[in-house]
This record gives sequence, structure tokens and C-alpha cells, in this order.
Amino acid sequence: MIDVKSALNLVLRHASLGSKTQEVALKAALDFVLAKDVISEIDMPPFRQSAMDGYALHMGESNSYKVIGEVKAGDAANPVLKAGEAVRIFTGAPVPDTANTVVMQEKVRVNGDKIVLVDPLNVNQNIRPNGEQIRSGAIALTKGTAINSARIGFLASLGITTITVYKKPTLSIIVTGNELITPGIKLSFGEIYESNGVMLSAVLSELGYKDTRLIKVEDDYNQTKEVLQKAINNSDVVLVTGGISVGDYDFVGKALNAIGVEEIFYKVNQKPGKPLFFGKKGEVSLFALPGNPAAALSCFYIYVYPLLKKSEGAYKTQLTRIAMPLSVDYSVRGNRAQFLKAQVEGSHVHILGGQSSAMLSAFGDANALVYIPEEVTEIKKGEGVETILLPAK
Ligand SMILES: Nc1nc2c(c(=O)[nH]1)N[C@H]1C(S)=C(S)[C@@H](COP(=O)(O)OP(=O)(O)OC[C@H]3O[C@@H](n4cnc5c(N)ncnc54)[C@H](O)[C@@H]3O)O[C@H]1N2
Ligand code: MOO
Repeated sequence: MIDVKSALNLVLRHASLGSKTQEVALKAALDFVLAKDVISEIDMPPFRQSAMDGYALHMGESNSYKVIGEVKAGDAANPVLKAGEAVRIFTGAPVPDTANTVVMQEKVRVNGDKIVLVDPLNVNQNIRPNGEQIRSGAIALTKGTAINSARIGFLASLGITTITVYKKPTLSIIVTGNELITPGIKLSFGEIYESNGVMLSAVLSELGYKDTRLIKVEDDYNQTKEVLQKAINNSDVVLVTGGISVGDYDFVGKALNAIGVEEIFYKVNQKPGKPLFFGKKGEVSLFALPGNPAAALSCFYIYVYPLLKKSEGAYKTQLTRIAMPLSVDYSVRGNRAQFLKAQVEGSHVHILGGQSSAMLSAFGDANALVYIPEEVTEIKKGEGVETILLPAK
């Protein structure tokens, strides 16, 4: 049995770095990771932009200005202003080359074709210089950056239509167990509804991995071997749930061994998720997640997520971890490190009820996992705990 930190290090060390890239349209690039720096081909803004509705002035001696024209957003006009002259201007419009400041319309009194300033002015007020955000030829986003909605907007503002990203890994999910029944069919005694497969497909889809196959297998050694081998042939990453513990009908470990999957580790000193297995066959990574649903999802966030991020070239491989004060005293039973379903509320983190690894309802309410290392048994209210923020949805 190894500890949590060693297990995570092994996962990251063995993640095969994706080398396959593809061009994608910017509008379809959400959640992909850049495989090449993106260079801006324009200055942004491309011209001196007015940041306010008001007047562009060529500053003169007095506080009174003659208004000689108008420039609105989209106009190509560049009127010539002498000292003491102004043009009416609107937010986003190009400031004439001969104007050296912009005054908001609320800060002037209008008197016919004259305006009078209410307050003294500084030069270059309310003007966004060209290239203020980025210069032509500069790096807009570096290789390894994950594309989010703000970055799609930023690249669109630079006129970029396609980018080069890493290909997403192809994934197979294999759920094991004679007791598993597809929801929609009436349960017989001893049966339960299959939930790990749909849950893992959903969390993968939420993170941008749409190309996943879901396969169900009975507790049968030969069938397990066959299905695992097929999944390894067809995928970059395989996730198995259940059948990895020590029971007589837990065939996953034996089957993995028989088809030549190299064990990187098996069993981590953590709750939930003790019987977690991680292995490799060639470039294919394989996790056997515990069958207990909350253990499977915890292990997904803590170990599978970083592997996926690392293998698609992302520089940020792990969920954000912050120290937050605990809302009440908490004591741990046993000597396993804990990942506790929790809710960040205001400035505190609150550990939820229903922590059993067989129960999922608390997970649905959780927006974080609190990590308590194996050597810690008592935490007092207000003490800082490592809080892993789950992707928001
Ligand atoms: N003698 C021991 N028994 C167990 C140990 C141990 O150390 N010694 N560890 C326990 C812990 S901790 C865990 S976690 C589980 C993990 O067992 P498996 O990974 O082999 O999982 P299963 O036994 O197949 O299933 C566990 C549980 O989860 C349900 N399950 C499985 N798959 C699904 C699915 N796709 N959808 C919904 N529910 C599923 C299954 O019916 C079981 O109730 O082992 C302990 N035992
Ligand atoms: O390691 Mo298990 O997930 O505690 O039931």
C-alpha cells in the first residue's frame, strides 16, 4: 500500500504526453489545450479607442472648446483639431490623431457649439492606447493553456479563427459486476442499478471528453480478460470500476496481470478508494477504480483528472487546492488519508454528512473535497485544511 502523494506522483510520471495534434475552429475549441503558442497578428486595440461617450479634445489654454464634428464607433474619420477644438465622440470610436484627451459628457456643460469643462483635465484621459492589451507579433496564449470561454473571446478579438490543439485521449469505461442492471428495468432481489458508467461518462463529457465508450462485463474471468484487451487496443485511457478488491469474484486484478498490464501501484492508504489500481500497457494508461460509486468519483478527480490533463499537454494538471478554515471540529477514525465531500460556503469549508463510499447524494451537493493527510486525526474549528475545488457546474 502506498500513500496519496506517492500515488499521485506515479500517475503524473507515467502519463504519456500527447503528441498528436489537430487544428480546430476557435468556436469548437472549448476545453482543448493549445499545442502551439498563438501569436497576435494585430495590435489590440488596433487604434486609439475612446473609452467613454463624450468629447475628444485638443487641449488648449481655456476650459471652453469649440465642437467641430463627430466620430462614432466604426467611423474611419480622422478630423484635424486645432488647440481649443473638440469633436463629439462615442465609446469604441477612433480618437483623432490630433486629440490628446477625452472627457466624459457628464463632465461638460454644453452651450450651442461650445462645451465648457466642469473639472480640470489630464492628457490621455479615457483613451485606450493602441496595442494596450497586446501588440502585433506578441504571444497571446502559450502552448499548454486550456481554452476556456474567456480565452475563446480573447482569441476571437484578435481575429483568430483556428488554433492547434492536442488531440483528446480516447477513453473506454468498463463497469464490472453481475449485480448491475441498467436503469429502466425492474430490479430483482440482489440486483442494483448501474450508476458508475453513466456518472463517469457524464464527468468526462463535462470536462470536454466526448468520445467515450461504455462497456459492461459480468464477474467472469475470461470475459473480463477479453473486454479489457479490446478496450486497451482501442483506447488511450481505460477506466474500470469494481472487481478490484480481494473477493473471490473480483477478477479485474488477475485479468490485468494475465494480459500483461504493468502494475504501477495497487492500493492507496486513503478513504475512499483504498483498492485503487493504476497500470500501463505500452502507452495506454489504465485505472481500476473501486466499485463503490463515491470512491470511483473521488479517485477520478484526484488521479484520473491529472493524468488526462497531463497527457493532453496542459500546464495546469490538477484541480485548484486552497487552504480554508474548517467550519466545525472534525475527528478522523482510522489511519487512512481522507478525501471528504465538502461545501465551500463564504470563508469556511463545511464537511458534509453521508461520507460513505457507497453513497453519492453528498457528492452531488459538494463543490470541494477536503484532504486530510493520514497523520492527522483531529482538526479544530477554524483550522486551515487543504480544500480541492471541484469543477463548477
Ligand atoms: N476483505 C476486504 N473487503 C473489502 C476491502 C478490503 O480491504 N478487504 N476493501 C473495501 C473497500 S474500501 C472497497 S472501496 C471495496 C471495493 O471493491 P471493488 O472495487 O472490488 O468493487 P465491487 O466489490 O465490485 O463493488 C463495490 C460496491 O460497489 C457497487 N458497484 C460496483 N460497480 C458499480 C456500478 N457500476 N454502479 C453502481 N454500483 C456499483 C457494488 O455493487 C458494491 O456494492 O471493497 C471493499 N471490500
Ligand atoms: O476505499 Mo473504500 O472506498 O473506503 O469503501
